[in-house]
Amino acid sequence: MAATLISRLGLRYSALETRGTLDHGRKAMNGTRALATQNFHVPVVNFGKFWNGSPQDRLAVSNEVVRAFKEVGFLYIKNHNIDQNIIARTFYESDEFFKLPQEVKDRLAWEDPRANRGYVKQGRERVTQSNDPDEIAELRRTAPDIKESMEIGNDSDPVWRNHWPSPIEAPKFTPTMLEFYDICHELHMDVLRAIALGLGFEENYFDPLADGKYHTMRLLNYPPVARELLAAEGQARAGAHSDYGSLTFVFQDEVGGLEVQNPHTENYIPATPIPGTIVVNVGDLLARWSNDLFRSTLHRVVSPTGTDSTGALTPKRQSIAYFCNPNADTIVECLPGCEGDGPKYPAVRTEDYIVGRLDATYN
Ligand SMILES: O=C(O)CCC(=O)C(=O)O
Ligand SMILES: [Fe+2]
Repeated sequence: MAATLISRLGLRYSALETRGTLDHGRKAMNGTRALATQNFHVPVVNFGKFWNGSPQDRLAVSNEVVRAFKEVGFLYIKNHNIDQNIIARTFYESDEFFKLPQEVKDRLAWEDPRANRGYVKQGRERVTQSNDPDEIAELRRTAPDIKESMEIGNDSDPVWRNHWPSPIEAPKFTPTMLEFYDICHELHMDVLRAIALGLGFEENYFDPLADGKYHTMRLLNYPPVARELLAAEGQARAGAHSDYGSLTFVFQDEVGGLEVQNPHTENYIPATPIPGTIVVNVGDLLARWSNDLFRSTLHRVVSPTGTDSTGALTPKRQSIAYFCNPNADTIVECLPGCEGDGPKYPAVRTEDYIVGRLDATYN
């Protein structure tokens, strides 16, 4: 199964780039650009040799990671070292949570961008590239994201508390999520180490800048929805957006629907679920840190196109998006060696940047 999917991903994706919307017209291309266009795909990076390979092997993996982030902004990580049973258990507990009565979930509601914790009911968030409050409000009204989510932050934060359901309502939810939160934090440290090596830094360059668990784990539930509704202009399970932080880990079930924009054509290609892998993408803050050497690529969640794509309703879809960040206090400014023609962005403190983006999205 996995092998079939991987070999399918090895196909030239240009043939699959059929889902771009009208406003995403194909642009003229030539030479290297045509090459970049035709070969644009989300690569699978085998992280196995990063864990226990020779220094040369580790550098080779690191170079692959850096190359993928420069060219695509997305990769699938294979041999990520996270136990599949733990992932399955976390998905199970997430599903159980979303099955709780609406009034129980509403009691845990997300309230404040500085906290960024709690339950976000359908229609509350509309992810978009816009930062115009009126435009976002209008999008939320006319084409809301068709999803609900639960945001979980560092449980040891001295100020902000997570919004946990009671152990009677959801007996295993809290310990399961806490375990997964920490596991993903460790993976983030390791991918940052690969980035450091791939950029020619000392391996632990980012460690003191990102060891504070300033991350948000988002459980996502996309309910079944009429395909006709999803086909409407501008409507999606999650609208086109980039993420805000350093890296995002996307764990997805088998349903599919996540799509990644090819920046050369502005068309979208599917990030088809590959069993045993995690989708990893660069967020705006890491792109900014690298002075846009890395891409923070637009993506969205649309109607799945797999085998079960004929019914009037799409199947429900579950995913977990783990949004990683540098430490709240880390000042993000052009990394050494990434200057090019000069830094494009002023320095920014991580928490100020993230809270500013969340504030524009929700309020
Ligand atoms: O559900 C997914 O596959 C991706 C979700 C996503 O991109 C997000 O929440 O930022
Ligand atoms: Fe995203």
